[in-house]
Amino acid sequence: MKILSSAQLREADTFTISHENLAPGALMERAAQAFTNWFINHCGREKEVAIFCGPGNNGGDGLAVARLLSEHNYLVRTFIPETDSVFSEEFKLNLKRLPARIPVVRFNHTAPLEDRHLSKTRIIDALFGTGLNRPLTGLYAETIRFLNNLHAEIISIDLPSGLFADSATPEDAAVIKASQTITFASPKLALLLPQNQVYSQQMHSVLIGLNIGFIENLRSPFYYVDSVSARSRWKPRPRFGHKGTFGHSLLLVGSYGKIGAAILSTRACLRSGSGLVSVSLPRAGYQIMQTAAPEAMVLADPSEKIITELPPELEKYAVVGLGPGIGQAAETKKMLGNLLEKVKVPLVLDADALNLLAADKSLLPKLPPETILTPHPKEFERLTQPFTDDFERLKRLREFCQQYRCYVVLKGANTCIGTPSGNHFFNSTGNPGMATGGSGDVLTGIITALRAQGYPAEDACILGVYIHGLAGDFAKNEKGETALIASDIIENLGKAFKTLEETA
Ligand SMILES: NC(=O)C1=CN([C@@H]2O[C@H](COP(=O)(O)OP(=O)(O)OC[C@H]3O[C@@H](n4cnc5c(N)ncnc54)[C@H](OP(=O)(O)O)[C@@H]3O)[C@@H](O)[C@H]2O)[C@@H](O)CC1
Ligand SMILES: [K+]
Repeated sequence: MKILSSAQLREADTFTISHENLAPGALMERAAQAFTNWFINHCGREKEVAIFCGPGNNGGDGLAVARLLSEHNYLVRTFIPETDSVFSEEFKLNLKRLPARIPVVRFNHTAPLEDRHLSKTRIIDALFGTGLNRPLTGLYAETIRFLNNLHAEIISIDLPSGLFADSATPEDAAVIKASQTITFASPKLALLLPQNQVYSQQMHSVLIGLNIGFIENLRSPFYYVDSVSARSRWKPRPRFGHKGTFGHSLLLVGSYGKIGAAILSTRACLRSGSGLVSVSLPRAGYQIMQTAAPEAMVLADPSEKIITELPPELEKYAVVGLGPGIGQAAETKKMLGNLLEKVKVPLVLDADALNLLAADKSLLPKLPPETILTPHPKEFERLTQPFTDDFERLKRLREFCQQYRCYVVLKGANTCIGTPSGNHFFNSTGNPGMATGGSGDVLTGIITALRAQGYPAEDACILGVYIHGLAGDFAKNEKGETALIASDIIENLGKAFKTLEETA
């Protein structure tokens, strides 16, 4: 799904209205209906609903939602800050349509908002959406601070008010802290960036019937990977396939004390469909690996504790995955340099392989084209340089991928995949329970396996990250977020792949 900017969404709104010859307010009605449907499915009637409406079309949505929720027997009140703002036409239209039974509370500096019951209500934030064009001040900023201080449940329409959709919001700006944002037509870029998580704990995107053909022709470097886009990249296994068809992965993983990382990536690679898996690891891990992953073939490095050498016949493998648990010893770095000189097959680099690259950036230009790197934000910062905000980080990601013709899987909530073409793909699956040791090792195993099966680098990254998150979500259903460990993700890979297989 394409991620559109505020300006593009406005264009799509305008086109849809004129192309479908929609009556004034008709598109807003669809948006309000989509929000209301979500609300009815998720929020009971036990609490009163207080809807705060700003002067523009976001406020218009709020008024339409008030009417629709009231029709569904919710107890609703609306609140309108009185300033010198000019109300939009559709705001006025929906104010006129508001049934008399719904109270309208107008407030300003002389008649301030002093409602003690508000903290017990469910608040819908319809103050500002994609039309915000400067930080909020005065009564609007005060209202937002007042609402945040209530610590009530806040559900934002389209965007948390005060948050800029496509650029960095100043740190001290007044922005609603929503528990949920129901966003229209396309997830907004700002909602996918870690720095804004404090403003919206969760985001849900709903369709409002904008013209599909028009959106297809809009250009955007940002995409959101939902179940539909993940499935479109999925390839069923051919009926007459054999283990040679699905590729032979080589993993260079582990060091003394970190053989666990090697086991996790190996088991994930096996569970993700690689036809054969060979693992090269320090001698200390040989027996452990044979026992923990009997399906894998094991090659022992001459060194007891670290990886020092490349196994022979690199060309017989479909892909090489390197990094989990390898440490940063000088001999291991030498092996990495050797690998970059010799390897002719796709590479997946993670963890200490990335730290070794960061410590000697002269290795970066030697990365074979289409190498996949899977850093977490700190590792990526070491590979590039510190960033002031997430928008700058996205810019760096694009530049890095283009400069080194590589794919970077920047891990985190809504993991972002950068590609040499300049596109970015944000993932939709996963949960905070997955922020646990070994989770990244599992991802390396999955992506390596997909590469072994012939998936192009872009598909391997996108599907790998999606499947990893989906398995993590299944694991969360079983274990909850707190107790979730990386092995639980591996245990649920079967279920995650099955979901794709059955619905593709
Ligand atoms: N278009 C459609 O058909 C559909 C649109 N939809 C909905 O509309 C939303 C976008 O609506 P919108 O464009 O009216 O923008 P919105 O966010 O309500 O604010 C604009 C108002 O705020 C003002 N303003 C801006 N910044 C300000 C500030 N810092 N401090 C004070 N004022 C400020 C600005 O006036 P200005 O002062 O700049 O002249 C203007 O009055 C979108 O998020 C979605 O919810 C859906 O219903 C689908 C159909
Ligand atoms: K809003």
